[in-house]
Amino acid sequence: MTTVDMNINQSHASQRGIFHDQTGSLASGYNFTVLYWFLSLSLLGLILRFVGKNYDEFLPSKTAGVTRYPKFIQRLLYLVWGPRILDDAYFVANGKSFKIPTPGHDLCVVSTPELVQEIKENSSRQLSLNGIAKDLLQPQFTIPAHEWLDQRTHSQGHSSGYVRAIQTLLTSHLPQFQPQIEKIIRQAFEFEFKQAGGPNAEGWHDVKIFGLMKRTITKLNTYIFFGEELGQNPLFTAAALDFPQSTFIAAELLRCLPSFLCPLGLNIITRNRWAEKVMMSYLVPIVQARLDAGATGQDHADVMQWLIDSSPKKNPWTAAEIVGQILTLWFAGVFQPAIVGSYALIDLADHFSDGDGQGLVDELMSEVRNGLRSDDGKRDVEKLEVLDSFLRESIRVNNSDAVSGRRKAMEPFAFSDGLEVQKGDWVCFPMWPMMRDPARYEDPNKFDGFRFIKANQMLRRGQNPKTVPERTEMKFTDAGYDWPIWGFGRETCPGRWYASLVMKLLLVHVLENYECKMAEPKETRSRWSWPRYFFWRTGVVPSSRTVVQFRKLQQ
Ligand code: HEM
Repeated sequence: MTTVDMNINQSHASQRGIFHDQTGSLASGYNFTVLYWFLSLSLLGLILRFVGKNYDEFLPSKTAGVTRYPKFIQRLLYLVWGPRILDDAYFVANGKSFKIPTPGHDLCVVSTPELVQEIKENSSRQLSLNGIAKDLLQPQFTIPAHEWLDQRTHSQGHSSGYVRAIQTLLTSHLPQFQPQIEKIIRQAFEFEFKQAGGPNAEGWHDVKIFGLMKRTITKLNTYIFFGEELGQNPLFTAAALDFPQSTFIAAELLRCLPSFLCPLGLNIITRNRWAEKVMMSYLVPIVQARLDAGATGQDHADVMQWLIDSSPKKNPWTAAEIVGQILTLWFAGVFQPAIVGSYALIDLADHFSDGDGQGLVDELMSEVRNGLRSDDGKRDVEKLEVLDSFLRESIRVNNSDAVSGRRKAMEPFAFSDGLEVQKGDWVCFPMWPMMRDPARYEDPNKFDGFRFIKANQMLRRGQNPKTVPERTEMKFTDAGYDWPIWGFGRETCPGRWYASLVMKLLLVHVLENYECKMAEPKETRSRWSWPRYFFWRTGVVPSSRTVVQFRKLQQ
């Protein structure tokens, strides 16, 4: 990139409210567009709270459901109450399939193992995950460098290439990456604490947790995807943080605009596609240089190289097409871990400040202290069973998305129970209500960090626990009907081992070094307190205002 380009981009970065310290770390990833949307949605939420006193009261009773309202109201309500509407409809349907009207299409919800099997068997042909991603991200406008197919075609290298890059190659390199991941987490926390203004008189650092997680995950993913050098580049990392959020917001707008207005809408929201252009301007020359040099995985161990290696031999992709693929993958890897990590730290902080939770915190701390290390001194976090159980319970209680296994019907489809899905409708599995279903989880509204470890111990002894639905031992990275957070079948998340390592190392870092508590603990919260999360469609997004306090432990 030329100096002039750099200057233009740097000035864009500062216009967008992205600042860096001397070491080039990210300080604040928020831009005004994101702020505007957050404020508007928060305002809408606040108005509705006043109208209806609180979320649950505003919605009619469980049995009546929102089906009382005209369909267009139901479609609008889905935008801001998706999970609650799903919850309501799930309990009314009592195990049967059902549909929820949403803007643009119906959500067809199936919940039995047999019907989930039908999703798996018909994925790619009639029911497509790519179709969902195309609806969500509007890539024809937002990531034009990469041609998105409606269905997965393994022969052309699309999709299967990135699954191999993430599932096989990234996972097999995790032991090698672990020390650097630990270092990045340590430095990211130190940096965030400094940015937040240092400790108060009692030694507590106040940090907005969702922002911290988004920036930390961006730094980690930049290292994993592109190697160390770009991870140190402030402009690139600012763009890498901005790209998923501004594109996601733009795509939401594009879904409502007539197509002739889309380019204009996109340019306004993404400021002339600033983040995408910055990322492309750095990545295309690097990819081109690697292609020219015939570089392989022996030369560079990073996701970018593994994607280059998976380019089809016949009609290989251009550098720009490969970068388009990388940007697509970038989406998948940032949001979910940032949300899951935020909820896990909030749950940890809640337990630190809660007398009953202290037992769990003590167990976690002692497990981490005595944690197994391999011969080369590396901690084997996958062997920390209490930590695994805690993380699973945190996800059970706070799903980042209320549904799993989403597929778009590329043609009309009928499930064997008679549920008819029209072309363009989405099908999905009701993860949020099923994880709160008392028929599946005993005392489902109670956060029990030991729930899954106790269940595994019982199953090992040949007993059937009532506290969980599974009948074989499971851990965080397992996938299936009883643990649907990673999706189903061939589309099951390929990044789950990397995500698990990162989540667990983050928690280990906190448990080893800090005590933490919520700035506004549960007991002091009232119905007027700012919600800790908000809904957008089926997403359950942590509020960017939620503050967790950390204090260095005396060693
Ligand atoms: C806690 C974090 C994460 C969660 C909860 C999660 C969850 C999911 C889910 C539910 C799906 C859809 C599966 C389906 O519909 O059947 C998915 C797909 C995917 N995830 Fe993740 N994910 C996480 C982290 C990651 C990370 C870190 C990466 C990459 C580094 C990643 C890469 C992908 C990719 C590439 C797909 C699409 C797979 C395909 O098209 O076959 N995920 N993930």
